[in-house]
Amino acid sequence: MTADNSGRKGGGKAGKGFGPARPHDGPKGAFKGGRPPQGGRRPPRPQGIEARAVAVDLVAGVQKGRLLDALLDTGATAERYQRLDPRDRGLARAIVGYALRRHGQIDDAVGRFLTRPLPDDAGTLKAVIAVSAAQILFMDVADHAAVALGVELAGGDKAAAPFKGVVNAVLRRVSENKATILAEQDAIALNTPAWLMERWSASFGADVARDIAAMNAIEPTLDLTVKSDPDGWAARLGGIRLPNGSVRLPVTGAVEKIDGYEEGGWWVQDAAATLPVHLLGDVKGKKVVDLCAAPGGKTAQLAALGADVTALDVSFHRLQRLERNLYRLGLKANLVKADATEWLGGTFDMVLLDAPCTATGTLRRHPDGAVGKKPADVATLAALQRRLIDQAIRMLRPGGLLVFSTCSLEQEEGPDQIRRLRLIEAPLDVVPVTADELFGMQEIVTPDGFVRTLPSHLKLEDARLSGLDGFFAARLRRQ
Ligand SMILES: C[S@@+](CC[C@H](N)C(=O)[O-])C[C@H]1O[C@@H](n2cnc3c(N)ncnc32)[C@H](O)[C@@H]1O
Repeated sequence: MTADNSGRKGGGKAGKGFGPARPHDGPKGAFKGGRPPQGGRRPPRPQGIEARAVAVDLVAGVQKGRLLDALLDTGATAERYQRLDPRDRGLARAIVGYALRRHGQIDDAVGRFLTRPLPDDAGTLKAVIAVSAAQILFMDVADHAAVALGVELAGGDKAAAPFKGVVNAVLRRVSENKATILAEQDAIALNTPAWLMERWSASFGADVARDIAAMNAIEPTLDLTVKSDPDGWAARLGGIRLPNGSVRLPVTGAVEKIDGYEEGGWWVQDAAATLPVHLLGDVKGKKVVDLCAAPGGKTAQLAALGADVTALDVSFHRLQRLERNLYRLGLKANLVKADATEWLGGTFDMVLLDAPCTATGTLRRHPDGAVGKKPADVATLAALQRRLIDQAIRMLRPGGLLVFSTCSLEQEEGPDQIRRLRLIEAPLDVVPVTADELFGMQEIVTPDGFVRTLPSHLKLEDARLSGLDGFFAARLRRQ
């Protein structure tokens, strides 16, 4: 059975449970249609509504093409998010995580009960439904509360309010049928955009592609890069030491609360993201430019290893974040705000180009990417990477090293870039990477001597602690 979603009062001809929200349908005060009671005072907002309202704004922002990190960084929603108490902030984060990570399953579940697609011009309607369905399908939240709060949120948005009946009807149907729906769904196929699945199958084979997609469905744990003594930090924080020296913690959420944050003993960085700096070898006393540096994970590595680092980024706002991060860590770098496709600020022993990319290797950490990315982004970013590499070559002294890396799984943003350098006879030679210098991690070194990590790599006994972000890295020497 499907719900009429024309926005007509009462949801049209739908059957039982498809009518408009009724006062007795949810928590006290949830279904008053936003009308103040006699005496002019509004009823108290239902418990937990603010966390859901923030989650709706975040998901709606992502649906409009914004990046989740950017939405959480500045602006009205970020401020609202910060004002939540820590428990509600955790709840909002978890809801958004499920709504984005499982967006395909949610769309499929909801679509089963709609007579036609939801309109695009109904304000936050789609986000309200996604956020509510995420709770019903995947979270330990009472279904009736998720439905009631969803209807309340739709009612609070003028453009979505005419669809309150649809929200109520669809969410109830999803709740009633959730066991069947989940049993029938191919979660991997639904949550991974088909164009990405096709690309990954072509590059890595169908089984590996499914494995990558399966890893993307799981919220990853936290990796820390420590300034020193990884074993000591692993013991102190209850984590495990990974082969590269990262400390992996079985937690997610607010990092400021973790021991050692204030003293600046560590920073958050996926283990795979540390590898490009390792490829530079001994950087102590070397003049190194980190060309796309913010928020500074790799700059911090270079500075901690004693390099004379210039950290450059085109974004002033992101560079400010890098500055704050270095300050907390007690590390130093020369900061430059500039466009690296144009900047020429000297000659360096080493250039690290951790280029902007589609970031399809980090969907498990940034599930908004699976919602917002388009095939055309690959070509656009690959073109920018080409210009950045060409400029990076001009900054290198003869014999100097360039490490080019991206957190993309796409060929155009990895090996194809190096192939092009050979074709144009760029004055660079590949210096192949060996597993020995990468802590014996053979599975991440390609036959061509590049680094290729996948979310499905680093399988550990404890499945929750497994996985790596997908990175490509190549090392080249200036002739
Ligand atoms: C993948 S992130 C870098 C992550 C960083 N290397 C780290 O380890 O924390 C890419 C960065 O490139 C910057 N960027 C994009 N285009 C740029 C350009 N033309 N010149 C310099 N930086 C640029 C972005 O602002 C962003 O901070």
